[in-house]
Amino acid sequence: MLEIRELNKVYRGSGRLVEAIGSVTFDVAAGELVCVVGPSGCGKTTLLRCVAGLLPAGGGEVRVAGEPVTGPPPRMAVVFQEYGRSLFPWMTVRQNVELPLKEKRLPRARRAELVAGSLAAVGLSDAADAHPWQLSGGMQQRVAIARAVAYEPEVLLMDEPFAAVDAQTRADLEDLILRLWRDLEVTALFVTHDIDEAVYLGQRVIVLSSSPTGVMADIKIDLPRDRDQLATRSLPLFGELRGQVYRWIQQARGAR
Ligand SMILES: Nc1ncnc2c1ncn2[C@@H]1O[C@H](COP(=O)(O)OP(=O)(O)OP(=O)(O)O)[C@@H](O)[C@H]1O
Repeated sequence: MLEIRELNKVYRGSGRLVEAIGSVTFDVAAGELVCVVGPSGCGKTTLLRCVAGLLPAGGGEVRVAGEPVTGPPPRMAVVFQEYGRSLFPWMTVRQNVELPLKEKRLPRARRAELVAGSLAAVGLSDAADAHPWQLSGGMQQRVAIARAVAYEPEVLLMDEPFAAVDAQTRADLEDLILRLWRDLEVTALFVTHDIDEAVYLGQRVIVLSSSPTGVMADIKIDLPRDRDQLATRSLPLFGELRGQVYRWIQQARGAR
């Protein structure tokens, strides 16, 4: 579903060149959930923005369902870290979730159905008429997730979506993502700096190196498909995998 081939990205500004991505190549199969980790500043956000068609690639190619990405691909949704900035404060929760559906020109009845379904899926049916600023951070991020889900994406990209919420909310949101991913059979690329989160969510974890940014390791997460915050995290294999990812990240940092 996602093909990233020798992707390169250089930022140019004020006479300075920053090579954010050297050369990154990997695939994500349809229906897979792949997590990307790597040292701070190694280009994870840049990679996601290139895949989302929000930034032009400098070199190489990104394909979604076989089509080269030249702008935001249809049937792709993105959830960013900064939920505070991704929701419109003057719109209600319902209006925020409905906005992309209006842009998709869906009929009113279908929009209402999708909005109600996605708000129910994230447990926010009662908050439909509230404004984002009346909600907690975790609830606002659930609105952002509902908006992505209502859009019925084939591909869901997430950039450190839980970095700004407390630990308990984070665990709840991780389980929400796993449930939605299974129910919707969506292909997901999830960027995080949290090793445990990457192992808990992913079917594969890709470790990026920095300077130059490339794929340092591509680790298969052979944990049972049904995950549980307590049971999965207590498995000896979970500990082994997080150790493995940790060592690769240390190596990636050393490669600077
Ligand atoms: N708009 C920009 N102009 C110039 N350089 C940029 C720009 N955006 C990012 N960079 C640089 O590109 C590199 C990669 O940044 P990016 O935000 O993609 O990394 P990251 O892995 O997501 O970082 P973090 O883990 O800290 O969120 C960094 O050196 C950063 O300073």
